[in-house]
Amino acid sequence: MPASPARRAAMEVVRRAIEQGAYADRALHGASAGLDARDRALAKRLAFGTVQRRGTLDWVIDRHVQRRLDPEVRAALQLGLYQLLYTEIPRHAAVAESVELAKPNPGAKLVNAVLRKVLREGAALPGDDNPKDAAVHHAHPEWLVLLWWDWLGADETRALLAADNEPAELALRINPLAGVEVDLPGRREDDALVVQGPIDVLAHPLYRAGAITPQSRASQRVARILDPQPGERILDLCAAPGGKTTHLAALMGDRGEIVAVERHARRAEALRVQAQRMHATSVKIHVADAREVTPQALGGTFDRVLVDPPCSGLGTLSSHPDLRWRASPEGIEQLRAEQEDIVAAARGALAPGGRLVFSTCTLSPREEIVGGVAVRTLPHRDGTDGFYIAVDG
Ligand SMILES: C[S@@+](CC[C@H](N)C(=O)[O-])C[C@H]1O[C@@H](n2cnc3c(N)ncnc32)[C@H](O)[C@@H]1O
Repeated sequence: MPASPARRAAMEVVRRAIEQGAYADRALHGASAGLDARDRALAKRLAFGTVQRRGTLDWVIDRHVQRRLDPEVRAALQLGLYQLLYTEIPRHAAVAESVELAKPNPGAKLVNAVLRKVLREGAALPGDDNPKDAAVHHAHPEWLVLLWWDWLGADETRALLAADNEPAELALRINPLAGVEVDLPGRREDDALVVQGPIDVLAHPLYRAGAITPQSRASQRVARILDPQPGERILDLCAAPGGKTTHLAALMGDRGEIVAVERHARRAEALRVQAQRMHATSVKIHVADAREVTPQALGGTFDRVLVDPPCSGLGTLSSHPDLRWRASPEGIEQLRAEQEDIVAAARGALAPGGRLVFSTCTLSPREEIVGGVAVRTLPHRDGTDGFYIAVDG
């Protein structure tokens, strides 16, 4: 019996993400073309879970196998172990399908032997009493656990690590500019609706009408903290795909001017499409490097400036399964340098007495480069993405 199409797709995603460093969501897009909705959902669950837990899965594999493994054998073992350790999928199917995935490689026998041994004896994972063990237990890189342990303390870190492995809540932002009533079931909080039950947001008529858009509750706090007023001139540096830009437009009743700067032309196009869908006609898109913008080039100074620069994204690990393995201390330093340059340009574009807000979707002290009044959200405490939002000055 060959492996099921969903598991073959999951295997392709796992291999592309782990061996080639591909983004899991993009790899899934290609691998799941042609699958029906149920199989696509299963492929996603298995692939994303396996990529997210790979540190723990490799720890288990290394305890059972001393020799080098061919990539397809390791991937089949990772997928099988993920199912055995973290899902309710019937054990027999998890083992048999993983063995099929490894074939015709002779290592398929090893996959069978290791999975059966773990089934009999369990995985004996370490606890989370110290950073090294916690990194294995909660499947995070050790450097990141050490960083959080020093910064937030042991208890907060353990709770955060656990929250990163739970599914993220689905929050929508309701857009009054669409003038359409939104009657979806869920919990309201300001403009946010935390949805109950499954919903295919991007295929929903309310999405097409621009009445809803997915945006985490933490992300929705940013535009409110900038507090734009109707008729003002607002500068949004690093704007695509426009979640916050279109929120600013909504808070201003689409009256005034929002100059939205984005460096990458393709992302700027996504921003244009989003602004149009969300009825935000006050948005003017400017393709440029935010580090180099000047008030002269942008028609004068601004009442308020939002800086939402590229960051390490460590507040969003539950919805980005591969991000924790992609991030690095060196990458954080590079991001910090770019953030500092963007903030300097932002300060130069702000009118006297204006308000500058800096936000990142990360939990990383080196990226908190603006002080002042600040809000930090934590996934385990607030049930939403981890964000840092600060008012400059
Ligand atoms: C964190 S995302 C912004 C998210 C956006 N504000 C939203 O709410 O949807 C950062 C964006 O900045 C863009 N970017 C990165 N470096 C930039 C630069 N130097 N100048 C302008 N845009 C930049 C990236 O392409 C990306 O679209």
